[in-house]
Amino acid sequence: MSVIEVRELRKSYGGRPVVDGVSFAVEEGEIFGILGPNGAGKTTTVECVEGLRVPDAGRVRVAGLDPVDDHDEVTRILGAQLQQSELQPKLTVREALQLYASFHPDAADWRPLAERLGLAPKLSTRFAKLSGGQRQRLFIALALVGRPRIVVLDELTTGLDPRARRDTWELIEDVRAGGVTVLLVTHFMEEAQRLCDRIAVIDKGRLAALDTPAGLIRRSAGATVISFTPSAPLDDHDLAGLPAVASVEHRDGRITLSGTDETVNAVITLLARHRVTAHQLRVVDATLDDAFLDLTDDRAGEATA
Ligand SMILES: Nc1ncnc2c1ncn2[C@@H]1O[C@H](COP(=O)(O)OP(=O)(O)OP(=O)(O)O)[C@@H](O)[C@H]1O
Repeated sequence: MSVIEVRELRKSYGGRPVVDGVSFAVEEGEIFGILGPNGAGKTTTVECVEGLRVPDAGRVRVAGLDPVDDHDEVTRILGAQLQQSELQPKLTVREALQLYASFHPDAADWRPLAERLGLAPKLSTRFAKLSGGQRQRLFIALALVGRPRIVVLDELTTGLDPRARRDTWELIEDVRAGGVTVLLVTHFMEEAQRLCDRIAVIDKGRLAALDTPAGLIRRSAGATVISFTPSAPLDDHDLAGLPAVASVEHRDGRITLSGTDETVNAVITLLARHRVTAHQLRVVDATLDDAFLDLTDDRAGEATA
């Protein structure tokens, strides 16, 4: 069942469309990623889901509710990561957790949450004295303390060191294992690949692709790169005619082909047929990074960020 539904969402600022007809549906219990270049419209999209922005057109539903008209109800079931400016500088970590827990009738015990996020030694520290990474972890704790049915995390691990990032990923996996649906905006491909069941790639306010991480990688032109130095020359015509081959390059006696798994098998068969040995044979799979660059149009979005 879809727990978040976004259909033909549109939002402009000063006449400039920044979300331009985006549609997707998030199923209950999945980790759904939103990926895109700077300024692509990701935050605007999730803020419409949270009811923080009013769409110009289109339909947004969260558990069947309208995030603007039914804002109070949506706030009860949806936990959102805060922006830094939204906390009082003098509030301690403990006070912030207690305060946010008090907003919810069925709040989680914030102590294990603080422990899990490495905040236990910082409970008496004022918000103003926290490092960027500590603030980030506090925002994640505050998003989760109300035991939400859905949690929206925008730039979940930005500013965290690699250990804290990995701990946070484990926490998010645990949260999902408890049945919570996670909507995750991220710039980190490793994070998206590791955590997300499906990813919507947004570019210039439009949906460029929606697929599983593996599906997005498969769409990448030349998803697999095969390179080797043949013991004897191979006919270029034979190479270019291999199944699913996207490109063939010769450099310094070395051949580099891009294609798919099917191409790898065909290269091996071709080599065997011609009794040619492949020296230093390397096969490298495309990553989500490659798929992202293929799917998003150059750096144009960045210029407007
Ligand atoms: N309140 C606003 N008024 C005018 N323009 C805005 C406003 N909020 C966002 N924008 C612009 O809308 C565009 C999309 O912004 P948005 O924050 O949704 O993108 P994003 O994909 O989340 O980007 P990033 O990855 O950099 O956070 C950007 O060009 C941004 O400058």
